[in-house]
Amino acid sequence: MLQAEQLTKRFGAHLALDHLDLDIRSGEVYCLLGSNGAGKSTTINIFLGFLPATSGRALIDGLEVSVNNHATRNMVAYIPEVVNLYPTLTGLENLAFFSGLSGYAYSRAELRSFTQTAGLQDAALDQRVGGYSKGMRQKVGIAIALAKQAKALFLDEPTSGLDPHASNEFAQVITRLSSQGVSTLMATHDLLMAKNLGHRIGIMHQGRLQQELHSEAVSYAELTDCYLTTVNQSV
Ligand SMILES: Nc1ncnc2c1ncn2[C@@H]1O[C@H](COP(=O)(O)OP(=O)(O)OP(=O)(O)O)[C@@H](O)[C@H]1O
Repeated sequence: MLQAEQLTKRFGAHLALDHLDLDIRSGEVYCLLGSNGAGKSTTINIFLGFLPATSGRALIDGLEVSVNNHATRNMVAYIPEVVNLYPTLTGLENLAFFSGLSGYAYSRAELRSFTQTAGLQDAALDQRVGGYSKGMRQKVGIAIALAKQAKALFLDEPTSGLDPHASNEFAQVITRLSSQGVSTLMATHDLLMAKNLGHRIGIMHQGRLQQELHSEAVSYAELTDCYLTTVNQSV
C-alpha cells in the first residue's frame, strides 16, 4: 500500500533521507523510530506530497506521489502532533468542513458515527474546538480520516503529550482501523507504543533505515537495546 523506493532527500548539502526503501502492506501499522533529525518527518512529508524527493519514488496504492499528487492526497489522512482545527468552530463543524473539502456532504448522524468511532464523546460535538484537550483534537483528526475514507494514515508523534489513558484510546482506534485494512505510518519517540501498536518497527539514523524489526519478535527490552545501539552509532 505504501512504498518508498530508494527515496532520497537533500536540503542543500545535507542528506536528510538516504535511499530509503519501505513496503507497508494494507492494514499494517509501521512505526518509524529515530532520534531528532533522523528523517522521519521528511519521509512522511514526501508521502504527503508536501516535499519533493530529490530522487527515488514514494508510492501510495501503486500511484507515484510526485505525479499523482491530488489522487494520492485524497487517499490519505495526516495527523500531526497537534491537529490543526478551527478553534471557533465546534468539533462537528470542523469535521463537516474538512470532509467537505474532500468532496463529502454527510448528515449530522453520519458525522456523529465518525466521531463515535474515533472515541469523541457526544457531549463535545457542539463545543468549540478552542476548548478541546489535545486528545480530543486527535479524535477529531481521526474522525476526519474516517470521513474521507482514508486508505492510509500518516501520524507524526501523535501521542506526544497525551496522558496514558488518551494514548491507549488512540492506539485502540488505530488498531481498529488496521483491522479494516487502513495502513499506518507513524513516526514516534515512544518505544513502548511502537512495540505494542506497530506490526513492524523501522529504526532510522542519519537519514538511513538501519533496522527493521517485527514487533512480536522482540521484547521491549530488546527493542530498547537495539534502538540505543542504532542511534548511538556514528555513520
Ligand atoms: N525544510 C528543511 N530545510 C532544511 N533542512 C531540513 C528541512 N526539514 C528537515 N530538515 C533537516 O533534515 C533532517 C531530517 O529532519 P526530520 O524533520 O525529517 O527529522 P525527524 O526524524 O522527523 O526528527 P524529529 O524527531 O526531531 O521530528 C534534519 O537534519 C533537519 O534539520
